[in-house]
Amino acid sequence: MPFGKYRPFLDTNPVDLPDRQWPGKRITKAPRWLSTDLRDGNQALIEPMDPARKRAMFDLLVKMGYKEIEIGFPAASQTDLDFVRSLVDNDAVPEDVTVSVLTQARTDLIHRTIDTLEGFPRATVHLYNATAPVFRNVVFRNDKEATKQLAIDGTRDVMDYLEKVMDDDVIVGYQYSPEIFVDTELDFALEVCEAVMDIWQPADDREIILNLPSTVERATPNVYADQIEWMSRNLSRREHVVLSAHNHNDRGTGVATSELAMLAGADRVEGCLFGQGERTGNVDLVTVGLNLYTQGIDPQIDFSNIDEVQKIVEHCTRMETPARMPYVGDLVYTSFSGSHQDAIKKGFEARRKKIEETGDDTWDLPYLPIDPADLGRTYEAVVRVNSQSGKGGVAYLLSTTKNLDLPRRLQIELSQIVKNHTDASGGEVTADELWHIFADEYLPASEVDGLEPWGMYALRGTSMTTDEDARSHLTVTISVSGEDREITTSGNGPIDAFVAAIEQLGHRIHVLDYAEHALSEGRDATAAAYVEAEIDDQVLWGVGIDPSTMTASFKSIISALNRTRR
Ligand SMILES: CC(=O)SCCNC(=O)CCNC(=O)[C@H](O)C(C)(C)COP(=O)(O)OP(=O)(O)OC[C@H]1O[C@@H](n2cnc3c(N)ncnc32)[C@H](O)[C@@H]1OP(=O)(O)O
Ligand SMILES: CC(C)C(=O)C(=O)O
Ligand SMILES: [Mg+2]
Repeated sequence: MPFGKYRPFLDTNPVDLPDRQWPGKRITKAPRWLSTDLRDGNQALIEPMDPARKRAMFDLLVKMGYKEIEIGFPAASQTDLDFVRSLVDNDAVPEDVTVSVLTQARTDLIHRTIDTLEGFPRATVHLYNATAPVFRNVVFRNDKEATKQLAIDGTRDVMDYLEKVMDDDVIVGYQYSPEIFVDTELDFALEVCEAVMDIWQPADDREIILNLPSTVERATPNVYADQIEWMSRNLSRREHVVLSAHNHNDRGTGVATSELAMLAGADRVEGCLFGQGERTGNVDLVTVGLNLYTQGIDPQIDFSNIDEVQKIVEHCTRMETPARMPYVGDLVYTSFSGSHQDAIKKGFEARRKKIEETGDDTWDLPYLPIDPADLGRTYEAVVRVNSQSGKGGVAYLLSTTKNLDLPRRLQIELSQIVKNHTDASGGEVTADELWHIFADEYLPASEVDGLEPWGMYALRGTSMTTDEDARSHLTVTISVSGEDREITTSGNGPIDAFVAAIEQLGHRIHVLDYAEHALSEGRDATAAAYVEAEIDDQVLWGVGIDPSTMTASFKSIISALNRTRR
């Protein structure tokens, strides 16, 4: 690996800012957002969006609440131009949405671009030229002066042509981007931006957007933050400047870079949904927005149906969303590992209790930085079971899908049984499969979804009376290897009487623990009973489910008894 051919970024692009202020700052409000899905995102797709897909993307962005949307590079192609015009022709742009169009600093392209804006309520002309040394030397073969002049001339072209052709009823703003700002000498980037402002003359009601792109991300996020703070401090007319961050994600730190930029003074963030864009993408607006949300800050964007957003974006871009994509990936609210599941289960219980007792719904759940329900996700996928899972996950699934509230030691016993399955199969156990494993193990006589009934013993019928001394007198019919036996016993209570019946079958049995609860409410309620018993020197659990609590408890003892012989 010939790492020696690379240079540390700071060797060539030092930032002199020893008294930087951004590390001590906090983000307290959402920035202005610009979605560039239809431009930067679209230009990086294997198959660029067709008009219908572009329209679906535009409508989605509007619905989510984005107020600034870059809709294309209309001078680049007839498709882009037609789409821009179709938005006007179909009255698709709400009054409070500003569309933005990108152009190079070339007179013919600027004119063609501005011509497309007729009829929009609000628009921004976005002009860029490359200012970084490698572009000056290799691509444009321009010196600094000529590079600056290109930006000046382009800005003047925009103003002159707007003056000439644009109706007063279109509110047109201006955005300038020095391309690969991060690679450009800071004092030169400042010089070009100042020269552009000298032409545009920002003032009250005449802002200028200065967009400083990390076109290619090449350093740690703190370096970009220093660059932004340096620009923010040194720009003149700062109160009329909207300082905008445009971050790509080459080092995988686009989100962090945008966030630190906000600390450092950026007023506005450009990016794409789920980080579409050239190479590793533009910064992901969903992650940046929801990161704010989880700090109690209103992102001003509606993420409440994240699955719908994902579906539309996937349709438009023909790109898949990775399963671990923050906030939206299939697995991002899922825990497989035992200790995580245990903590989440306890967390949900504690949360329910806290809300019931105090009404306080502050989110504080282990391993879940956000409530999936806020994004329209259900809790169903929060816990999934595989060989890494423990009792917590198994118990959570049975509780959420079947209302079964298993006692702790039963959870431990069942979890070992499930582990035997997952170790053998190597894969995940779905909630349905888990129910089958549970039912096959503990409810042998039940008619659960085609499971083969098994077990030497089965409860056929019971009849019980209680005398004036509160003693229970029980007549019970138990099938033993297919043959019914009627036994009559008595005890201090129904369970005691039933244990005595089991002893008549020749077993030693001692009940160690017992629990029961209703599975449902109302007249047709069902009960679940759990018994831990020592039977013929084995200690194990049994489970019974029945509309009658008493029968459920008898069935639980039969379940444990059968399990001793399996
Ligand atoms: C970082 C970004 O995302 S920037 C946006 C990039 N997106 C796109 O380029 C998509 C759309 N672009 C296009 O379709 C085409 O590039 C067009 C239609 C705009 C221009 O096409 P062409 O006229 O054929 O030029 P081409 O694409 O080869 O561009 C290179 C020329 O433009 C010049 N150029 C490049 N950028 C700029 C700029 N911002 N301002 C002025 N001139 C520029 C180059 O110096 C080069 O000039 P040269 O031919 O004299 O050497
Ligand atoms: C056109 C500019 C803003 C751009 O997309 C970039 O530099 O990444
Ligand atoms: Mg870009």
